[in-house]
Amino acid sequence: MNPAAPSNSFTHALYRKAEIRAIEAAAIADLPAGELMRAAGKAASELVQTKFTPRDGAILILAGPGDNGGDALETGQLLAARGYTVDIALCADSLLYSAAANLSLQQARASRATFISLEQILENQAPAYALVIDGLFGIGLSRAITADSVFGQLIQHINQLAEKFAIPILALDVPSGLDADTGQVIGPQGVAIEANTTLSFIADKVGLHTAAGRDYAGRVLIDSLGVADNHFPPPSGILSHAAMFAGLLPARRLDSHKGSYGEVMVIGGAHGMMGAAILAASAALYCGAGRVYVGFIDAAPAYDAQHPELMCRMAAELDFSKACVVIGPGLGNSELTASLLARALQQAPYVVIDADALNLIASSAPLRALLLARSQSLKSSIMTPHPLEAARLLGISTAQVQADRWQAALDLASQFQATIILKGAGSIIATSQQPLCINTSGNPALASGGTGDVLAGVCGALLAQQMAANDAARMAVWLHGCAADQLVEHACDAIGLTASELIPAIRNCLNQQQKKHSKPQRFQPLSK
Ligand SMILES: NC(=O)C1=CN([C@@H]2O[C@H](COP(=O)(O)OP(=O)(O)OC[C@H]3O[C@@H](n4cnc5c(N)ncnc54)[C@H](OP(=O)(O)O)[C@@H]3O)[C@@H](O)[C@H]2O)[C@@H](O)CC1
Ligand SMILES: Nc1ncnc2c1ncn2[C@@H]1O[C@H](COP(=O)(O)OP(=O)(O)O)[C@@H](O)[C@H]1O
Ligand SMILES: [K+]
Repeated sequence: MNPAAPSNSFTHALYRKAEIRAIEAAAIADLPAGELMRAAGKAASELVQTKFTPRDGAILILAGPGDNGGDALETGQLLAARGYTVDIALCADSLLYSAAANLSLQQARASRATFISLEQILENQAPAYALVIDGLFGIGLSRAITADSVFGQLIQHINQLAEKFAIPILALDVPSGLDADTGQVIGPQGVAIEANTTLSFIADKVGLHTAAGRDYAGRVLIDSLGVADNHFPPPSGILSHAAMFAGLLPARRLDSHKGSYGEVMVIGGAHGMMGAAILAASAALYCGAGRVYVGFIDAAPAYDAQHPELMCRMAAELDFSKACVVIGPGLGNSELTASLLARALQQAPYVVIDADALNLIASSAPLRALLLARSQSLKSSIMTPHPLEAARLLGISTAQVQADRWQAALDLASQFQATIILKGAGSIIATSQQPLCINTSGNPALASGGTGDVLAGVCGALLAQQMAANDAARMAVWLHGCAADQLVEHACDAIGLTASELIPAIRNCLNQQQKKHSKPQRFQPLSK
């Protein structure tokens, strides 16, 4: 479907349900009754008209028991008025409808739409629908839709039909069954609509972009329903996008040298895991760090044949006092590694804490204290946990982290006073002061060993080039994901991407980004 033109300036803003309710309440006070529902129906019906004509086939509309159902009925009556064949399954006790939803129901009943029963849908195995519109539940879903309930059976049936007959599903506001805050299907036995497109109302929602949210929501379009900008508070989160990174890495001055671009020291690569440190170090090199060392734990190779530029040393020999130290890739867990981490936390002006270094912090109060002391002395720290590492740091289970990734990222940022990258689908970048950021680039091709080491190296390179920690973390995750997207599109497809090939692709993305968004050169060549 074509994207709806963003209708206000909050295109990249993200809100939680409670914030959307507050915006809604403030907006309603200014508007005639039912105006928002009319606007929702108008936006949805116009979106349908950009993609389907009445001749493409019938449209099935699922209308649930709350105002999401009202939005669906409004959409249905507008489409019927424009000549579409519309079947409406009313899955609600209309006596419980709000006044606005009731009005939409009456108009739908008076329109040319046909009301059909749930049994008709469940029994009809091969419907010729061109589109299904999901208006069962929106942000008011308060408990699980279990697989064996009537709604659960309907949702599973629709998902199966859609897959079998390639019928697109347009979800109104939120795919029914998905929690708009967390991006998880509600309840352990819960089910949710698997939409191709979600047209979300008033503002974008956190849960459409992290955890399972992207799988269920498909493409997300936003319509503000005409709510005035002054009703929107500053967002508690934003979606990453290319323009955010414009100018963060200044164009290189002609009069510069390797010392101008910082020093990265990757500490890790214990016996059997040397590759992890080399991946992180190569990534730092390809992202512009002036000098890159690898400090190995057990034994240092003379050099790395593929990247002879890397300076291979024993970790204990390195002076951390002017470097950006990336500690963790292949680090292992021993007294030596704990003492190296303690030294890095005390001495290095910038640290990126990854992998085993995160586990060491999770199990050591003195190391936690050293990390906290860094924020008081204004030293930058980025932590890059995946959900299991995050769980260890917070003393909870991985399932609890994933149940509310947003909250977990916030808790980590406030407990450790560091910039957090909570990795995984829809990586979240959090600090305790600024809006959280959900990354929009990347794909499951990244789910292979070593890609996290690469990300740590990219963070290190950007920090070493003087970028603020929050900017460096956001941009590193963005570039890492863009590189994977470009490789999947142009080179290797979705399966078999390796961490090594990601590294030059990240360099390409970084340079493309710089070319596109950096200021024009001060001296343009003279034209002939
Ligand atoms: N208000 C406005 O101005 C605007 C609202 N808008 C639209 O309204 C949507 C929010 O509407 P909403 O608050 O009525 O909630 P909604 O998501 O339709 O569902 C609530 C109903 O579901 C029921 N229910 C819950 N869980 C259930 C379960 N597991 N199984 C079965 N039933 C369950 C619940 O019952 P209860 O929990 O009360 O027993 C209640 O009846 C929002 O997403 C947007 O689309 C837009 O038009 C913009 C203007
Ligand atoms: N499904 C996915 N979608 C987007 N990014 C993903 C997905 N799976 C993994 N990634 C990214 O790949 C990287 C994996 O890091 P990590 O789990 O630390 O792996 P490793 O320890 O093997 O390097 C992270 O940046 C993560 O966000
Ligand atoms: K819905």
